[in-house]
Amino acid sequence: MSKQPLPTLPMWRVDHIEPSPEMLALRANGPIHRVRFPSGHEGWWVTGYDEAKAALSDPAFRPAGMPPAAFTPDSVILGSPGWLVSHEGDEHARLRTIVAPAFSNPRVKLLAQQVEAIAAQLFETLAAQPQPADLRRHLTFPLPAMIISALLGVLYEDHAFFAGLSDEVMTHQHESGPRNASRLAWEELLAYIRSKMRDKRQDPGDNLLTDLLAAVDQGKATEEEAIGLAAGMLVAGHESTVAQIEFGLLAMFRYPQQRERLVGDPSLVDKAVEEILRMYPPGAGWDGIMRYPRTDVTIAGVHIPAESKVLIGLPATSFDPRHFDDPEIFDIGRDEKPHLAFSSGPHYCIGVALARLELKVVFGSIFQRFPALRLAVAPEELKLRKEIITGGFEGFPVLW
Ligand code: HEM
Repeated sequence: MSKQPLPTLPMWRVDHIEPSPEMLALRANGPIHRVRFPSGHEGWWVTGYDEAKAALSDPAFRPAGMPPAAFTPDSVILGSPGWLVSHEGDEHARLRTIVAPAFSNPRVKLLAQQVEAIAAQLFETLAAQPQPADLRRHLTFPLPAMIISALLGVLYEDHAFFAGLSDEVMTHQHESGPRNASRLAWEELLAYIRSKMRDKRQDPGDNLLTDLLAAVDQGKATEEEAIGLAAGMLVAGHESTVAQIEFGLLAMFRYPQQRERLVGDPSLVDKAVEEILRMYPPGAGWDGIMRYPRTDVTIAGVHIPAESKVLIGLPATSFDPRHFDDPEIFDIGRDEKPHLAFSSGPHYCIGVALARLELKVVFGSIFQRFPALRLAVAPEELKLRKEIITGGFEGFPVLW
């Protein structure tokens, strides 16, 4: 009897952002599936909401940056000392506590005016451009990059330098190709942060690099950990949000009735942002976050041996009808139920308040400022950044 070939990841979204029909069909078959990963390894893919949430909080699983010796993570950042997903337990808590205050709800609330002012300034610069203009260049990239640069205490003017390195670091590495370019980029980013952190001895100020320097001086982190933590923040702090703004805008262009609803009732913005995160999370060819059980575990009755690859399918869980009603419908007024776009458990996204703030500022004001905002090309002409884990587009030409 011939064996059925295993479903293979990635399951690319269609029309850039819409859920893959293969993924939807497989998900409908149950909450966990045996699959083949892009690395060629076999393992499991968890697509059920409850099952994914439970696994994310289960200490039996090691995080994405702590693979067993047989595997290599999908990007060079995973596994680097200091990057939070490379640590677990007390060590993870120790490092996370150093940076958590800067991203807490009250601290992020204080940034609201600054984010609004930066967005307003970027809108005016865009308005002064000849049409069509590239929204990536004028808004989606600079907004998150300016904010994270200010928080860290590095100059936004350095972004041309660190953006290229960050792209290289976030390139899919499915254990197949050479990693040298990614590794070198990560080393260069670490060297950049090291020199900026040194500058803070002379010119401290109120920023994360100064906090990290203090943590090193107080023995709470090694210098290597502090540098890894800061470099990771720089990468994580803008890559996902840039892509999320672009994917959300494309969704709004594709569903004009939803856009009109938002324009007609701006109080819907909070729900709209959650719906964008649920249905169109960042990621190109990205099917979830990896976990590695240290012991044998059972998920939905399926036995999984220790040291296997288990991909927690965050995007797929958004289509679980046991959790969301009519999950395949994009509805910005949907009764909010928590989604897993920011993960769950100890590695829950630390930048969640900041990301939400940036998304709310953009989606709460862009269609008011540019009522006729539209793509200047057919959507299929947009070039998806397929090789970058977080996705987004090469450019986002618009008219207004
Ligand atoms: C729409 C934007 C964003 C999305 C969808 C997102 C998503 C995620 C997800 C899914 C994880 C979990 C990784 C895992 O469990 O293995 C995560 C972790 C993380 N995110 Fe975000 N993120 C976003 C924005 C940000 C921002 C603005 C920052 C700012 C610094 C940030 C910093 C981090 C960090 C440091 C972690 C690791 C936390 C830990 O391991 O304790 N993210 N993010």
